[in-house]
Amino acid sequence: MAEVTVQAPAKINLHLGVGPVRADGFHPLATAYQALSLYSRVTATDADTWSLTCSGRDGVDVSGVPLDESNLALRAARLLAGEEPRGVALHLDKGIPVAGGLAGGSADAAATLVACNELWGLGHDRATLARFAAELGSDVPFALYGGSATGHGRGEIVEPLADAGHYEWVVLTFDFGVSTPAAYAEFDLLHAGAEVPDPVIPAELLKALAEGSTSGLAAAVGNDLQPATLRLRPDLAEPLAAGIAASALAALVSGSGPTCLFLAEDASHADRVAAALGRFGRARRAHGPVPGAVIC
Ligand SMILES: C[C@@](CO)(OP(=O)(O)O)[C@H](O)COP(=O)(O)OP(=O)(O)OC[C@H]1O[C@@H](n2ccc(N)nc2=O)[C@H](O)[C@@H]1O
Ligand SMILES: Nc1ncnc2c1ncn2[C@@H]1O[C@H](COP(=O)(O)OP(=O)(O)O)[C@@H](O)[C@H]1O
Repeated sequence: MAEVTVQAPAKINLHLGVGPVRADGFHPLATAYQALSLYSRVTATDADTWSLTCSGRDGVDVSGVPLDESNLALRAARLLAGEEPRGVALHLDKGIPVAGGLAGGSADAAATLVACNELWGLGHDRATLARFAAELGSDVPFALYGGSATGHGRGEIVEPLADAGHYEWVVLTFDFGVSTPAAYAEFDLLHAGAEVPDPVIPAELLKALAEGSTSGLAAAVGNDLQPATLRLRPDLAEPLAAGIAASALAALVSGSGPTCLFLAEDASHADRVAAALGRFGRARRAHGPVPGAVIC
């Protein structure tokens, strides 16, 4: 096969429980992930050398995406190639806002693993690809699986979750990013000298997903990193409050932020909430859960 295109979804953390920093600098997580209908598409084309290009669609600004060897997609392809003398031309078409706490780089990496596995006829199964994914970043494995899932360890230990629901979200993005390490460092500062309990996923959240209950989910979402992100970006408090004032069922920061998430009853309710938020940034509608990385 000379060319393979794979799409991988954005992730949100329905609940992000964060524990005390480990000796390796990572934080133990107990999180419930959900894949949303914003996608990165990666096209891998047979080539003798290595190259990378990138575009954005649906208003995604890709000027902050590195095109050198630090790019997670290129790193994913090189990791999969190992010592073999291979090459590939990668094109990333990003529909996931960059540096927003939506794991767009992780989606690029997961899509690249699936695309190169196919292009090169390697025949790795998903569990093997997930081991490569975990080497690339804590939330890369989830982008392979998609759906709704738990994440433990530093986020890389992923178990699919029963989810009977279909949820409509408003995803509010901004023209600034928040660095993930900076948000975790702020979390450490906020908890300096205090005992940080081991993180757990609330039982109510798992019950709400199993029942497909939107109101149950609204009552159970949460993000232990949110106070840290709000210290870095106090201006996020206003759109979060505005979403609730505009009747969103729940409002929270996505992962390390700055993207804010608003849960709606249905698509038309989501449209109304989105209309009230447009003055703060770009409000997109998305739904979840959706599948992980798939060949297009
Ligand atoms: C916060 C979360 C929540 O899902 O997502 P984003 O908001 O970035 O999308 C993730 O934990 C982000 O995962 P990811 O972006 O893959 O992080 P990595 O590349 O593995 O790590 C980047 C840095 O984040 C910090 N880090 C990451 C994961 C973790 N469990 N503890 C940490 O302290 C470390 O400082 C690490 O050096
Ligand atoms: N494919 C990629 N490879 C490497 N870095 C990327 C890639 N896409 C985005 N980035 C960079 O990684 C950082 C995190 O971006 P991203 O993964 O989109 O968000 P987040 O970690 O907040 O969920 C940003 O600095 C961004 O420029």
